[in-house]
Amino acid sequence: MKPDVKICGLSTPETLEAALSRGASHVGFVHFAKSPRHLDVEPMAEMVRLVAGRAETVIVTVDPDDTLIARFAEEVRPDWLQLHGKETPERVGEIKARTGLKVMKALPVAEAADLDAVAAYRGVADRILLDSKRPKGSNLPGGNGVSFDWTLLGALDRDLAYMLSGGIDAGNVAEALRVARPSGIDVSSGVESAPGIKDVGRINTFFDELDRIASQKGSKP
Ligand SMILES: O=C(O)c1ccccc1N[C@@H]1O[C@H](COP(=O)(O)O)[C@@H](O)[C@H]1O
Repeated sequence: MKPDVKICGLSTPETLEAALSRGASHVGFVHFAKSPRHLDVEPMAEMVRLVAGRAETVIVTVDPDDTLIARFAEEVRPDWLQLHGKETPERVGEIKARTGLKVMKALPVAEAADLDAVAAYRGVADRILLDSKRPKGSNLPGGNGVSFDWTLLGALDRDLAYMLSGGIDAGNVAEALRVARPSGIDVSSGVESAPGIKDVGRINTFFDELDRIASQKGSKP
């Protein structure tokens, strides 16, 4: 089945349009002050308006308080909140109940034991996103452009429909899909020319590679 493709950390109408025109299923906007991709609530609402239903919209946020989640729900009205902090399963359930929005919970993975956390969030979060752990020295919990050992994911229940992120780009997406078999992939740094600067050329190259992978699959008997 064709994987979902989320292009995350978009901040300009031009790059948003590139992602949408190439068929991104999800587009993401980051609200985290330390991020080079940070968007405040109002510009984020404008980006969501520009999407106009052509893809699912996702706000990426880190340990948001109730005031912030209310602003997201009322002023931005995305389809999803992506929680990239230390939100517990209880907090995920509470945020879902308060906003009525779908929630994608990001879990950091570096070793097999990190996958134990999946069980607690499965059935609470609408989707689980498996991402790399924050590298030493980084002040970002995501968007660091580093990948992890995807072979670890072979231990997951094959029925778990998760998104994979962390350092995916046009050069390794075929390998990511082959090894990890996620139901969706999430890309940010891999389509940038510099941290926080999305690049239309790289977005196109990434989707060209996905088209190439799909055509190879289609040609197999
Ligand atoms: O992109 C950010 O700056 C960011 C900040 C805070 C939390 C998450 C963030 N990004 C998310 O991290 C993953 C992986 O990104 P990458 O492809 O390795 O750059 C993705 O979901 C981003 O949206």
